[in-house]
Amino acid sequence: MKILSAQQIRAADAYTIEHEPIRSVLLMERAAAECAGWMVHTFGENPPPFYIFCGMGNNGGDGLVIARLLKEHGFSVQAWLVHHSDKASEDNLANQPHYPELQHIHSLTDFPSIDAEGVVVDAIFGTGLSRPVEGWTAGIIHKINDQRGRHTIVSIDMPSGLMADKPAGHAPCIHARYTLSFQFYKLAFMLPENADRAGQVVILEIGLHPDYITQVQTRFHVVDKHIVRTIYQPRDPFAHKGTYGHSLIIAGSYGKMGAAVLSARACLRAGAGLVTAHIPRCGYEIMQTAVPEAMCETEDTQHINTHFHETVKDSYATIGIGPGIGTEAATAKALEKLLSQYEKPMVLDADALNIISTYPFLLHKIPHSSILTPHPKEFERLFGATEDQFERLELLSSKARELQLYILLKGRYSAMACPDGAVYFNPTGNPGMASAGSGDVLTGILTGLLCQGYTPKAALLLGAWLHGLAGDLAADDISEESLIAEDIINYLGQAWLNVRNT
Ligand SMILES: NC(=O)C1=CN([C@@H]2O[C@H](COP(=O)(O)OP(=O)(O)OC[C@H]3O[C@@H](n4cnc5c(N)ncnc54)[C@H](O)[C@@H]3O)[C@@H](O)[C@H]2O)[C@@H](O)CC1
Ligand SMILES: [K+]
Repeated sequence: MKILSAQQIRAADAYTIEHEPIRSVLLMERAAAECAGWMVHTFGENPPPFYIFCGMGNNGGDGLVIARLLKEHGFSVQAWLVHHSDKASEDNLANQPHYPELQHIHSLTDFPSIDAEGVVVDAIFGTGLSRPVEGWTAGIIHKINDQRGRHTIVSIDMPSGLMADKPAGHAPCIHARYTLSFQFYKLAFMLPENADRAGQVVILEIGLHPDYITQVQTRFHVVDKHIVRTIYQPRDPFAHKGTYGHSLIIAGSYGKMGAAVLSARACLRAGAGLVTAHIPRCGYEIMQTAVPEAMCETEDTQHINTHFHETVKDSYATIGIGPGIGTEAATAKALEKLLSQYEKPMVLDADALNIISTYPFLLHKIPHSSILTPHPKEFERLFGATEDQFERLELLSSKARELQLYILLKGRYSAMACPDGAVYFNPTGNPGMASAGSGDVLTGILTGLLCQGYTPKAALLLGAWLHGLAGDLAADDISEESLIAEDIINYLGQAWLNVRNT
């Protein structure tokens, strides 16, 4: 799914109005009807009172229509117009007479006391917000936020105060429980700094014109079922274990053999034909017992220090390196040697990235189209700190282009930057996965997908999706709290079935 900028969203609205064709006031009616429908579905059993705050633009217009529709549905509704500017938009103005009980807020002192516990609908600003909210309107936003302990806050299209594709910093902003966003995710929702502002994002289809959506060019995308289904390749009925490649997992050190076990097992469960685990001697029995399907190569020491042989380049379809290897000087030398021998796309994670941040010249030795999977701290060590998360996204994208690598920056919505400048966000996954070893599992999955012939881009998008989905399926069964990395592997099979049957 494409992520459109605020300007492209306006163009999509205008294109729809002209080519469907539909009057803009009716497009507003359609968008608001989707919101009201969601509210009836979500709160309809025993509906609480609704308090709807409308701005002067079209977001406020949506709020006015929602107020009318919920009232017609028999809900208890009160609505206020927040006069943050002198002029209302045309469609806002057109809807005001249809809601005669509308109350007015001209200053902070007009803020009403809302007694009974209910739902606060925030329809003050949407994608039209062009600068941070100031003055008494900012005060209204703070007052609404003060209610969030007692009321459920639902934002329409955007939490008011957030700008679709600009940093909001510490500007006043609604902290919503739900954001009902029209047709597209907004870039701002993808950034961790806004996670507690947008809350749970629900995308509502409002029938914007498909021709516009098909032809519009965007750099940012959210991975969805359609993308994943297009990537998925069914197995060949005549396959043998050689068909799906042989991968090398280089992982583990004394005290960190779990990382190697998790990566090797995930690599197998992702579908690799053969897996060899290259590990220190101390992990031999552990690996052979925990993952009997994997072959083992061992080091004599308690960490990786082999000077990989030339043959490595012909022996393996791909390599995953990093989990638990530590950052010993000898391990760094081994990595350098490996990077100068191996020429195909590979996966680098964890300590492999930490070594590279100590020896940055190694960045330029990584085979093109390889996949790097840093978490935010590793990313900062590799590429430096940034002022805000929009700037970090730009840095991520420019590094992927410059180095011709795929870089996955881990987060709630992991950002995956491609060598052509595109950035994809992965929506699957949950906070239960923020625990030891889940990154090692991701390394194994990505290596397993590369190994069986998926292109690096396909492996990245599908791998991140499967990893998060397996975590979601596991959390549904055993809770986010008790989820451990091994569960992600155990539910990978169900995630595969889900992708196949979509
Ligand atoms: N255009 C369309 O056809 C549709 C638009 N829709 C709604 O329209 C919204 C966009 O509407 P608008 O473009 O009218 O913009 P908004 O309603 O988001 O807000 C713009 C209003 O706020 C003012 N404003 C901007 N920044 C401000 C600031 N910092 N402080 C005080 N005032 C400020 C503007 O002058 C204008 O009055 C979407 O988010 C969505 O909710 C939906 O109804 C779907 C259809
Ligand atoms: K809003």
